[in-house]
Amino acid sequence: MLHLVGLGLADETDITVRGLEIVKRAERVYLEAYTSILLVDKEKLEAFYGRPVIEADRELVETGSDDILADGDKVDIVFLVVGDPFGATTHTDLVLRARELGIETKVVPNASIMSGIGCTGLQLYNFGQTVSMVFFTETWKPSSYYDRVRENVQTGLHTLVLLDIKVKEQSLENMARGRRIFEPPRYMTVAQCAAQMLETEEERQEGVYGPDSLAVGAARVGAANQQLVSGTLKELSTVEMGAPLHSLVLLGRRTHDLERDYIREYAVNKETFDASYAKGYGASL
Ligand SMILES: C[S@@+](CC[C@H](N)C(=O)[O-])C[C@H]1O[C@@H](n2cnc3c(N)ncnc32)[C@H](O)[C@@H]1O
Repeated sequence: MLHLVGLGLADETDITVRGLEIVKRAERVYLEAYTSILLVDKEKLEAFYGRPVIEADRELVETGSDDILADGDKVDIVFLVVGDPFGATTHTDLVLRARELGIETKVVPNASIMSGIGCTGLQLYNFGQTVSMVFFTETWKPSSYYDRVRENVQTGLHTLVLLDIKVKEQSLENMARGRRIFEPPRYMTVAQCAAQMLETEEERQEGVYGPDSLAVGAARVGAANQQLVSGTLKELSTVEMGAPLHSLVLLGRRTHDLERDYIREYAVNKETFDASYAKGYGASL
């Protein structure tokens, strides 16, 4: 059987009791290591589980899934996913492949960034579509996320922006020369995301949001050193929030008073927060 087990958001102890029992008795345990990261090393997981864990990069999952699923009709295989197995990145392709091979599948859910973001004080009911922000390059600045942000803004809803993670990336030169040398991993910060959002607005000039629009930065959600910061996009574009992972929420205009009070507590600057808020946010909109 293939078990997709969610690991939650912070460290090795966030796995559920049910998930841990399955991990302990499974034949092989894989850790999905390219769409999110746990805030602790793989070695810590292995020590806590008392058994080895095989890291599964994108290549292995997308092109070598038959290796992962080998003998899955006879033995238990675990595929660990940081967060929830179906939160943001779904692993439906692996489940479908297992079904094709006649392998039964089960899922052990856990907290996802899609639910953990409630720690900001923003109500999950008031979120619209989630979007992803990728690292811009000199020549590639994709802005398809902007159209979905517009739809959320038009209905007054918050937008959760998930930020790019680059692991096992190769430089063009190394790729051209067929060298398997990887760049150090990169994780987008709240500041980089806010700056790129403003760059897109400059480019598109459609007034979906602007430098005075309010947003919330969330770093290391669920961990002991979780950090939350609210402020204008301009303020957040220079904020320093430390180690990964980071997410950003663009505040919807139809904000409840309780949401306002909660996020104002951790504003970079309460005066600029109040001034921006007064310009166009509130429950009556
Ligand atoms: C593909 S999504 C996460 C999918 C994961 N399966 C889940 O359910 O949470 C990865 C992105 O979510 C955000 N994220 C995940 N965990 C986070 C955390 N603990 N704190 C802040 N952001 C986080 C980051 O923007 C990260 O790049």
